Amino acid sequence: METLVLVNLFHELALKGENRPFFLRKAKAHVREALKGTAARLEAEWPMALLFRLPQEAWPEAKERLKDTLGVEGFARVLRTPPDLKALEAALEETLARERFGSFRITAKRSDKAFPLTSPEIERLLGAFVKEKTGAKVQLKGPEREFVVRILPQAALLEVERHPGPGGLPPGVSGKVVALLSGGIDSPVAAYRLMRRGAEVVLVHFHPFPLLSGQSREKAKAIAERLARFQHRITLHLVPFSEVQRQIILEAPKAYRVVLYRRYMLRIAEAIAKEEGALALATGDSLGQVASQTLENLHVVNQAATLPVFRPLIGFDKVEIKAEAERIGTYAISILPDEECCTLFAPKHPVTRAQLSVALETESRLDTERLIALALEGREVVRYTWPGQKPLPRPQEEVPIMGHGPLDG
Ligand SMILES: Nc1ncnc2c1ncn2[C@@H]1O[C@H](COP(=O)(O)OP(=O)(O)OP(=O)(O)O)[C@@H](O)[C@H]1O
Repeated sequence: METLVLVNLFHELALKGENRPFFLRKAKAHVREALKGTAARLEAEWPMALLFRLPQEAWPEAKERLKDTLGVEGFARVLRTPPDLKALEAALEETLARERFGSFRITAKRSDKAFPLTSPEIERLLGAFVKEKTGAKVQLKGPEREFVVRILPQAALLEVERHPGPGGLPPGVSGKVVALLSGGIDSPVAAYRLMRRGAEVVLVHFHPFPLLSGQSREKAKAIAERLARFQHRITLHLVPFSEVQRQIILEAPKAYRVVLYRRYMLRIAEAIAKEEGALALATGDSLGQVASQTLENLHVVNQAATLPVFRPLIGFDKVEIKAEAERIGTYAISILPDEECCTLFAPKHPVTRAQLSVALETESRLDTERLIALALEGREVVRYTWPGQKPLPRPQEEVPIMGHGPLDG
């Protein structure tokens, strides 16, 4: 048995003016790649949608993947019938046998303007049919069940199981950004937010090994592997930070340690950004969340970078960030215990109104260039690709390809 899956692209992709073909091509390639190994075959294609055919047993896996595929507005398992009402009623009846609901609506979308009935007429007729078969009431706003019917030139599609996608833009259409990845909850969400806007994200993690254990490196790797799901290929730079910390601990006023750590992190990340051809940096800061994230401290930290520093979570609170981390699957990894470089040597009373002059005066006693070079030399670079699963079996029989007519949203 086979399943047909209709994938609708994110509405914003339709608004890209002259770049529209480029954005759509990228989004479609990303969807196709996400389904690699599920034996999915492209059956038909429209400007804003793709129709795939896949073996029924591959549907649960395909569903999980499409839920995480950037650029996808939503997707549905669909039944294909000839484009007439009787055939649609038969398909509906088959679906109704497996369902119970108290209210419903039919939404008809007609891209074949030659079809003899208008969308409201189709909705009324099919609505009456479902009402008679189930006794459920029609409810246009907030029904328990919505049936979407699409009338195409040579076929009709009935959506039987619809799921939202993450929306967003496909990876790489907005250029490259280097994101600073700690072992915490926030920075993976910040990286994801940028991916969702089409940035190709390169990750950089600073670890205290060999001064402390390598736990934070393992966490960063696990998070990177999870984030690869959204971007399909991701690079993680694991940078030794203990020598920088040692020098800062020796030279800086205690209260300034964390601000100075952050300034060096930005400098090293910026050197990596130059290598990678990235035009911005990103962190998981949220204004006022902890002492190092006061406006004054962020200001002093920022002065160490020449590239723009994006902070996509600046206006988010912890509850919102945690919810998103759970949704993207990084939360469970982030809460594992580790020995994070900054917390262990952090002072009890960090400065909350840092002054740039103090930071600069301390740094004048440090060999910044050497520290950066040392960190870069000692780094390990890991790459993850996704999906990496073993291919699922291919379907046996061939089904003819549908016509390529327009498909209206
Ligand atoms: N060891 C590290 N490696 C890379 N980036 C780091 C590291 N520590 C902190 N950062 C960056 O600095 C930001 C602020 O870190 P901080 O620990 O102050 O805040 P946080 O709110 O706990 O963030 P997170 O939950 O991401 O750790 C992080 O979001 C991250 O982008």
